[in-house]
Amino acid sequence: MKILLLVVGKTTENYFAQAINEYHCRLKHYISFEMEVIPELKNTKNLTFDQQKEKEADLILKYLQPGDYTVLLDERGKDYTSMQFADYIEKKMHFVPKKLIFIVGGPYGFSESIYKIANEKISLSKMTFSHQMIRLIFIEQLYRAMSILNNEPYHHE
Ligand SMILES: C[S@@+](CC[C@H](N)C(=O)[O-])C[C@H]1O[C@@H](n2cnc3c(N)ncnc32)[C@H](O)[C@@H]1O
Repeated sequence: MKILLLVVGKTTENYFAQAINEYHCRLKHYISFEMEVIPELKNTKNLTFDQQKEKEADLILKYLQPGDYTVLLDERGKDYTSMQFADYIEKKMHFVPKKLIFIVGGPYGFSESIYKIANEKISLSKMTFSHQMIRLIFIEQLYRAMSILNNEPYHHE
């Protein structure tokens, strides 16, 4: 199984990009993982938030193939402890044949059309993070999950 993190807009802050890169490199040791960046929308001044979300949805849908298992990162999704998330990833490894895709929404979240097609929603906290910051939090949790599954001394419980 491959894991893809789909995000809207390039990581603009260098300190996030560096940390994301660090965990990305560490993850390669354990699993096939990629982060794909959907280019940010241009000329959005005259668009409502809903119109922007719909346009982002059209771009997101282009990355999805039949058979992919899609999980939205969403503050209103199901929450897990790090141990439970490790267990979740292990189960998905047995159950998802090709690609497990986690999707981060744009600055205004997801459109209804994306909620409709997603298989599930996961929350990384009840609080809301920026669409730039959540990618780092997710990738660190994925690395933590892989270290738990491989009995590495990274997570202490
Ligand atoms: C700034 S938030 C969007 C906030 C809000 N839902 C809205 O509609 O304006 C941008 C994206 O970051 C991700 N995100 C932010 N906080 C999160 C959390 N606690 N758990 C999971 N994903 C989160 C989600 O993918 C969200 O769509």
